[in-house]
Amino acid sequence: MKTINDFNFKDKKALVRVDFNVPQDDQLKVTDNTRIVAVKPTIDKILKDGGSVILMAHLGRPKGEVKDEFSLKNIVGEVSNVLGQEVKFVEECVGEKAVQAASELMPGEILLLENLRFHNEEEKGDEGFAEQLSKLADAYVNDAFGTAHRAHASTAVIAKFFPSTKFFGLLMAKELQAIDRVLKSGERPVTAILGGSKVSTKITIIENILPAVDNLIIGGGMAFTFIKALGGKIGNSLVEEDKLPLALEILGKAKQHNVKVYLPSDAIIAESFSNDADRKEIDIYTIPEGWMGLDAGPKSRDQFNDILLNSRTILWNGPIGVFEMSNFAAGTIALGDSIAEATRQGAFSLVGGGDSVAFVKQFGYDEKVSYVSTGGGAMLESLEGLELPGVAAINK
Ligand SMILES: Nc1ncnc2c1ncn2[C@@H]1O[C@H](COP(=O)(O)OP(=O)(O)OP(=O)(O)O)[C@@H](O)[C@H]1O
Ligand SMILES: O=C(O)[C@H](O)COP(=O)(O)O
Repeated sequence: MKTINDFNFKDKKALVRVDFNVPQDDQLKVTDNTRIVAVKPTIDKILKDGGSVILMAHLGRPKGEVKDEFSLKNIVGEVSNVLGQEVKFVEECVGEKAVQAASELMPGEILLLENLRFHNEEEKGDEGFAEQLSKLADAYVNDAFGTAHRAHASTAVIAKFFPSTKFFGLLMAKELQAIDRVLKSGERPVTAILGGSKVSTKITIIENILPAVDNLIIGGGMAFTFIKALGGKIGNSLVEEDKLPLALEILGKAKQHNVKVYLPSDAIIAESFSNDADRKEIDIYTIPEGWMGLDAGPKSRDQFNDILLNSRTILWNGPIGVFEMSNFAAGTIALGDSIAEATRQGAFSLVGGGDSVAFVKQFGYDEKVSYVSTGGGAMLESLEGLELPGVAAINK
């Protein structure tokens, strides 16, 4: 594996792809800076060599449009705090302004480019866009493990413009080693817990990780597409209607693979998506119209606890309730307790994802699990055992 330790960056400009897709509050303040802290060793090494760093990243899913709430200028203050020096910001990632800002950068300085996803070309993996980005620097470093499963211009395409100066960052190397350990020596039974809200992008992953797991707990926003597919009434809960057939297909495939799937049996429901909304406990298959499931109920928590205490390897991505609102955090807290106890009893536990890590840190579980990964979807896709596009591009 070719890492930044194999190169001296003296007087070189390094274009470093990072995953700064961090959770923010209503005022856009960063609520968990784990993904920023995690790339500091890579940046420090380049600067210590006498090089300069140009950071490129995405934030949210602006879908090719310039939207203020997704601007990276909102997080540049936090990036400066974490890195311990001023980080310059340029409101473009390609074009004249970006070229000028990059060319003025001196050794020891750091520049953050505007959100790559303000350009459709990023997610399309456009070669011309990747080439424009590549012109900004002498070397390319990929330290964005959390985005390594996306075949985008800045992750999978740009590397070809740096045939002899493309490297893995130190975070990427560490994350890949952790995944490798699970793949090679993960003890069974293996239990994966999949929650969160990115139903459409993660539901397809479930199918692919079936060969690697014995138990699958599906919770959070992800569960309702399955409950509805099974004929349940889910009221106004989060659902992806077009994924209902796929949900049934996955349940069938799980049976073929001898994977036991556990869905929540009860839910805490609310009349609106608000902490102060009226709420009650209910059988998850009988949610009335106008109500939505925002947390796992007590029966589900107990059931998940039993499964986890009987697991030797635990992989977790996605909160099983809207933990950001205190009235809907109990299910995810109970899950955290169960994983912590299983770990104390000798299981290996791996937790990953932007919001999942924010939860784990906020409630103090980071010291009680075996490994905290900065990748959510990326961690899950790695478990399929295939090389992620962002990894393959450097290894080529
Ligand atoms: N029942 C639910 N309805 C709606 N949203 C939910 C529900 N349960 C959990 N969530 C939300 O899911 C969000 C996290 O989902 P997500 O899939 O993005 O996980 P993640 O850990 O950030 O992983 P990644 O890094 O891949 O994004 C949380 O902010 C939480 O509020
Ligand atoms: O948070 C993540 O999982 C990564 O930053 C990727 O984001 P995406 O799911 O919007 O591609």
